[in-house]
Amino acid sequence: MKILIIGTGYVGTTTGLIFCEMGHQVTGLDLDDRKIQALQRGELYFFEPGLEDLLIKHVQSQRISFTSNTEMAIKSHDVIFICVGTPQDLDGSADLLYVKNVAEAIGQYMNSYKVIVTKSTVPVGTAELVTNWIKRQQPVPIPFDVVSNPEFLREGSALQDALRPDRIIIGTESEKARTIIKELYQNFQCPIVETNLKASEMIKYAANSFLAMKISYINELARLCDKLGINVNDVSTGIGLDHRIGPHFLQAGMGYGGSCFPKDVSALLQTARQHDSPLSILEKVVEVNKDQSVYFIEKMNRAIEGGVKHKTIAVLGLAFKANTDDTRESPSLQLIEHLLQAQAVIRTHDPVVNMASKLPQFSTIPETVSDSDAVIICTDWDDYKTLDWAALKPLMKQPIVFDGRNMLNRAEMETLGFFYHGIANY
Ligand SMILES: NC(=O)C1=CN([C@@H]2O[C@H](COP(=O)(O)OP(=O)(O)OC[C@H]3O[C@@H](n4cnc5c(N)ncnc54)[C@H](O)[C@@H]3O)[C@@H](O)[C@H]2O)C=CC1
Ligand SMILES: O=C(O)[C@H]1O[C@H](OP(=O)(O)OP(=O)(O)OC[C@H]2O[C@@H](n3ccc(=O)[nH]c3=O)[C@H](O)[C@@H]2O)[C@H](O)[C@@H](O)[C@@H]1O
Repeated sequence: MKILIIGTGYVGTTTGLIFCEMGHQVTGLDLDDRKIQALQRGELYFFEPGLEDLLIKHVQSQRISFTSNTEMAIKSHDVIFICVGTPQDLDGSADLLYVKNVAEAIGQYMNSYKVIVTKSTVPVGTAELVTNWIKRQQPVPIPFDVVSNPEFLREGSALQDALRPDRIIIGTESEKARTIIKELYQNFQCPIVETNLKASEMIKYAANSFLAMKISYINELARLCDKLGINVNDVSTGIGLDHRIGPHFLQAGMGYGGSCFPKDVSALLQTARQHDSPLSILEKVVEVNKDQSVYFIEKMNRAIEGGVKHKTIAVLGLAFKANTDDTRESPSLQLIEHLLQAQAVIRTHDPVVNMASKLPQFSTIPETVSDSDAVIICTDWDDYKTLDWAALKPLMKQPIVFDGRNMLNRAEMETLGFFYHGIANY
């Protein structure tokens, strides 16, 4: 089947390449010509492990091609996946401008029956809006169907997540469109949940919000464990082995970040408010997440004599988590903001992200930690698990390490003479 993917970001590019793997012919459309040219050369313009190899393979075999010609692309494909961004609007809801632009372009240029699939994360009721936006632009009525097919991949493991999803959600009111989309996914080995449009749209927000809730729960519990001298990692293991709870998303840390959890929780809360049906648990999830960096700064102020003011702090990690170059809503950047407000001096490092134009950034870890009063690990990059701390210690002004990801072994660090502060990591 010939598939058009509109929006070639993390989701669009991954989705397109996965469909190539399943034997389909794919075109990627984006407004950004530089992205299109790079992808057409087989160059991934963002960092995502394993994806570039697949891109090269399918560009060479001509199973995938890229274009910025919207009209041609829409006219020549019958199945269209919308994968554009849905960032947070000023009031906390999802900004649907990019989705609206795409829907209007589809309405304007479509010349035959199309199945329009929304893969972008969009609030309940968006399918209806998309339908109206398309209809309003059609010069003459041409039939089409809308499907909601949310994406659950994670950055950093996008390929594996998209190749082997836990489930596929297909929400539509049209049996014809359902059959077409089910056929696209026929080689996937996972349950397919068939729903109507609104339930499908809700499933995506409910899933992300539930995972965010797990993280805020363990983070708040970690604060209590810290006071009681309990290792929160043991608690995560102990409760996670209960299959009703599950081991995932119970890693205490600096709070969740990224381009999705913060904006999606916020958008669901907006939907709840609009319908006068508050989600009070989620309100708390957001509050706990915001407080986590404050809790961390307070920890630092207590542990460093005289507090962080005028102290040099080496920050290891800028990405919102390991294996991505994405810094959107990164807990690391939030912490840096707090530190700068408190007049600390910052030195930063990240193996992939380059922010040297905005922050003092060093390419090696020894350079970064030199003359620092404390080091703080903010991103769970593997590189930071295996550092030679014995060699780094003489470079530092004070041997103080804050471990925002509970990656290090307290006993080993203390044996080396460090003052170690994790998140209830005993
Ligand atoms: N990043 C992630 O891990 C995941 C994201 N999502 C959702 O998927 C959607 C896309 O997310 P990302 O891939 O991260 O976004 P992104 O921001 O990386 O990419 C979006 C792309 O759409 C393009 N675009 C915007 N308007 C366009 C138009 N009119 N025509 C053609 N191209 C256009 C942009 O140039 C950009 O390249 C969002 O709704 C997000 O919430 C869902 C699951 C995972
Ligand atoms: O809708 C989306 O865009 C995606 O959002 C998340 O994926 P992602 O944001 O890429 O990354 P996660 O691995 O979920 O991590 C999100 C944040 O939570 C933090 N986290 C995660 C797990 C954990 O146990 N503790 C914890 O603090 C991470 O460090 C990171 O800051 C979801 O996991 C995906 O299923 C979803 O498709």
